[in-house]
Amino acid sequence: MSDASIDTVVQRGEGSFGDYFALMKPRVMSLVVFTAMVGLLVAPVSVHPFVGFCSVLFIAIGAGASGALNMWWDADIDVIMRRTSSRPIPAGKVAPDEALALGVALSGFAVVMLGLAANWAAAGLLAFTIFFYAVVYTMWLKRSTPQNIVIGGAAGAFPPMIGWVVATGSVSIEAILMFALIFVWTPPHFWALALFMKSDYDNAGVPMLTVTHGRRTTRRHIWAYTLLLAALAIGMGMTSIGGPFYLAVAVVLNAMFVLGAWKILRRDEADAETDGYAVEKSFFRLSLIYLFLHFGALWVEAILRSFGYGGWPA
Ligand code: HEM
Ligand SMILES: CC(C)=CCC/C(C)=C/CC/C(C)=C/COP(=O)(O)OP(=O)(O)O
Repeated sequence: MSDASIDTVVQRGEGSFGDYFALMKPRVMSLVVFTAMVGLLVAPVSVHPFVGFCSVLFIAIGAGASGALNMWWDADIDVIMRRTSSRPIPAGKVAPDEALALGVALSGFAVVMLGLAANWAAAGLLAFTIFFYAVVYTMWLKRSTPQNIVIGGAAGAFPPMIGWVVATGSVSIEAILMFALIFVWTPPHFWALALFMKSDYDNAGVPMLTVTHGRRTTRRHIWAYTLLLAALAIGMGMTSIGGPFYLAVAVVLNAMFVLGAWKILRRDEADAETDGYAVEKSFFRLSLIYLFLHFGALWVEAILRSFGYGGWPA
C-alpha cells in the first residue's frame, strides 16, 4: 500500500483510549520497564519508595512515547507487514499527526518529570534513549543497514542504567554490565523472530539480516551472539551484582539458550518450513523468559544481600 492510501485511511482519528495506549507498545515496553525497575532496585543507594515508583512510571511513559514516535514514522511499512497492519495508525484509528503529537508531548513530560522526581542525569539519559530509539534506530538505521538492531538495540539496553542512575546519580560498572546484557541479548531475540517473519520484512523492503544475507547467515549470527551472551551472563554472576543465586539461574538459562541456538544453527531450512518454524518460535519465547529471569535473579540477589545473605564473601 502506498503512503497516499495510508493518508486516506487515517484522517479520521477516532481512536479510543485503547488505541492510543496501543501506540505505546505496552507489551514490549513492560519488559523494558521491568529492567529499569530492577536497575533502580539493585543499586547500592536506596531511594524513597514514592520517588522510586514515580521514576519507574516516568521511564514507562518515556518508553511508551518513543513507541508512539516509532509507530508514527513507521506507519508506511506497518501497513504492509501482516504482523503490524492492525496497529492504530494503519488501522485508521489514530491519525499520524496525533501519534506524533502524543509522542513528543509525552517524551517532554516524562523527561522533565523524571528530572524533577529523581535527578537530571537520569532525565538526560532517558531523553537520549528516546532519541536513540526514535531517531537513530527508527528513522536512520532500521531502513539503511542489516546491523540496524545490533547498533539500534542499544536503546533497549539503557533502561536499567537509567534506573541505576535514578538511585545513585551516576553510571558505574554494574550499570554497564546490565546494559551489556541487554545489548548482546537483543540480536538473538530479534533475529529469531526475523527468521519466521522474513516475508514481512521482504515485502516492506526493510534490510533485516534475514533479507540482506538470508536465513543461513542469520542462524550463524544467532549462534555467535548467543555464545557471547552466555559468557557475559554467567561472568556477571561473579561480579558485585551477581552471587550464587543469580549464578545458578544464569547457568540453567544459558544452557537452555545455547541449546536452543545450537538447534537453530543446525536446522535444515526445509524442515523449518515444514514445521512452521517451531524451533525458532520457541527460541523467541525463551528469549523473553531469559531476560525476565536474569533481571529477576539480579533483584532476588539484591534482596538477599540486604538481609546479609546474597553476593560473594568479600
Ligand atoms: C532494537 C531492538 C529490538 C527489536 C528490533 C525488537 C523487535 C521485536 C519485535 C518485532 C517483536 C514482535 C512483537 C511485537 O510486534 O510486539 C518483539 C517482541 C517483544 N520484545 Fe523485542 N525487540 C527489541 C528489543 C527489545 C527489548 C530491549 C526488550 C525488553 C527489554 C524487548 C521485549 C520484547 C517483548 C516483551 C516482546 C513480546 C511482546 C508481545 O508479547 O507481544 N524487545 N520484539
Ligand atoms: C526508556 C525508553 C525510551 C525505552 C525504549 C526501549 C526500546 C528502544 C525498546 C525497543 C524495543 C522495540 C519495541 C523494538 C521494536 O523494533 P521495531 O520498532 O523495529 O519493531 P516493529 O516492527 O514491531 O515496529
